[in-house]
Amino acid sequence: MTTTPAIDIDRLNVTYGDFHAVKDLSFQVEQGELYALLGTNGAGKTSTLEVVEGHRKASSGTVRVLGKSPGDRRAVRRRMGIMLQESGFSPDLTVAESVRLIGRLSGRTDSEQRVLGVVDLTGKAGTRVSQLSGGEKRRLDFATAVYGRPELIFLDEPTTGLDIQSRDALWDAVEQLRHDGSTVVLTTHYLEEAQQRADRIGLMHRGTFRHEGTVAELTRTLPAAIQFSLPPGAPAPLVQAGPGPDGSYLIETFELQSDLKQLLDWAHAHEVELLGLSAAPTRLDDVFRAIDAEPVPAVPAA
Ligand SMILES: Nc1ncnc2c1ncn2[C@@H]1O[C@H](COP(=O)(O)OP(=O)(O)OP(=O)(O)O)[C@@H](O)[C@H]1O
Repeated sequence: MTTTPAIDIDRLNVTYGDFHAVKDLSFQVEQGELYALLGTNGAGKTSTLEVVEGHRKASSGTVRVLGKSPGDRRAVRRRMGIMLQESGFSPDLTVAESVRLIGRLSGRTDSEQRVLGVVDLTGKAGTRVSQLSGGEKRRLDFATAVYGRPELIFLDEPTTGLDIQSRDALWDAVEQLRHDGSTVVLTTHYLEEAQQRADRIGLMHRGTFRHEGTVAELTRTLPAAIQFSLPPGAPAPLVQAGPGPDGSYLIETFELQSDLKQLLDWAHAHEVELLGLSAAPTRLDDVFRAIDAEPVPAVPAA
């Protein structure tokens, strides 16, 4: 039996005047997934998510959210929890009043005490929003995603400004929501969080996907690196590259484990100490840097 995807996007285009911000973008987020929509600045993530969340009309293309049109607000709004970069709660409201407001606006039901507990603001229930610290405000923003355990949750830069304890607590709460069946769409510039948490990643650049897949699939697009130096008088190792200007060797490889073993076997057989040896698997940061290094396409002459 096939299930309806939580999000189904087919050839989405978003234009602002004659600027093409999102270009023929197609992807699906399956129910229960944690999908990270990542990208360079100005890639079109926000524009895409605004359409999915029902805040913006697509210029063309088809978008289905929980099997419905995102414009069908009555059908989908109640089922989505959206944590924006800033929720804009009124500074004069207390934390408890703000949480009640989330309930009224979302149409979902929940226990105020439970939500305050999950976002660790029980002790601040009577405090005005204007008197919260930056991290506490962010935790209150998170209440919009937690309240009523929505089926589909959008987290936009959720951990910005949070200390390590609050970040861990937020991710524990997200895991609990996923355990209860929620689908999560994450945007973040903290790549290590996406690397750690996401089932799949869509990596946008200039309005379209450069890569889509699991972390392993994305990092497999680039070689891993082994680096070392040799003591004076050591024999030349059996590697493709010679020493660089600083005398160290760099091996770029798609076969990290077997090439590392070969190098260690060689060093052992020749009783050579590999100085400053490091073997680093490819990280998402490297995939991002490779995209940013791409040349800017030439603009055709008018
Ligand atoms: N209302 C608008 N009018 C004109 N151009 C816009 C508008 N909103 C966004 N853009 C442009 O569209 C492009 C995509 O913007 P968008 O905010 O979707 O990118 P993003 O991937 O979310 O970027 P960031 O990571 O920097 O937040 C950018 O070049 C931006 O300047």
